[in-house]
Amino acid sequence: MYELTTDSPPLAHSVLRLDALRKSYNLDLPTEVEVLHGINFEVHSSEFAALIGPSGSGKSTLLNIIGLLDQPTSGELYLLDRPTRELDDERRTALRRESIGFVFQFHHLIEAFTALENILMPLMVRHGKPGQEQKEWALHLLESVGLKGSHGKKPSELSGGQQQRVAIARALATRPALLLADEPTGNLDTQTAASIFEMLRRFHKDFSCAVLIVTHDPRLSETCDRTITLVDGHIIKDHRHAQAPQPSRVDSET
Ligand SMILES: Nc1ncnc2c1ncn2[C@@H]1O[C@H](COP(=O)(O)OP(=O)(O)OP(=O)(O)O)[C@@H](O)[C@H]1O
Repeated sequence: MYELTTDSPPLAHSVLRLDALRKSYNLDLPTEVEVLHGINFEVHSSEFAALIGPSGSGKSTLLNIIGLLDQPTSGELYLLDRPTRELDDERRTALRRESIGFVFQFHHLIEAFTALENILMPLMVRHGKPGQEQKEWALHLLESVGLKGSHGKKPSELSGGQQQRVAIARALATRPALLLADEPTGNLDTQTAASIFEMLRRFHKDFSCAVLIVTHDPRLSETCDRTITLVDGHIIKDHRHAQAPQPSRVDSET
């Protein structure tokens, strides 16, 4: 039986490190257009961070690179201290599946699957047909997102907020070290958005996973421990809020 433990959380460690990361697009122009201009930052397991910035500043491009869905043009991305640029497709996919959970603005649940089957999906991709232990884990996650009893419901039978809860449970099914969320509340009303944020924070604590959330909502980003601001492909501000957990002894050695 899987169990969540919150006692004695491990010391914070580096989950993500970006080193001089650049991204250009070749738009059939004589020259490439660079949209990320040398991005450097590090995120530790103890951090619940927001990535903000105006439309077109490069947030989604950056999140796709961090999520190993896209490649930088130059620079390096370290995931759990492992450099990722030289990985072949197979290893890149394996690392993504084992280390990263994604939550998107539109939940991308599979309509033909029940809530439980959607949560089991990432486990099935990795391990094949789910066993009893995995089903119990998925049920536990479903209960943790406040949807006990909804295991047999299809996405269309759930509200927008409930669908997003299922998407969060699915993202956490593999216990990722890093949870990436791209406008996870962009499609929700203010109250539901706040409750989804609270839920993400609770899981951040329970799972000791680093969280990086792209949001346009300043009220929500202010509730994060840290806000990284991207403008025109540059990080112009990287602010740890007063209440934020300070980098641990391990962090300061790196
Ligand atoms: N596949 C692509 N090909 C060419 N240019 C692209 C591509 N994807 C993004 N861009 C450009 O890169 C820049 C950054 O786009 P991106 O979508 O990352 O911004 P964003 O901050 O996420 O915007 P929004 O908040 O509106 O989603 C924009 O100028 C965009 O036009």
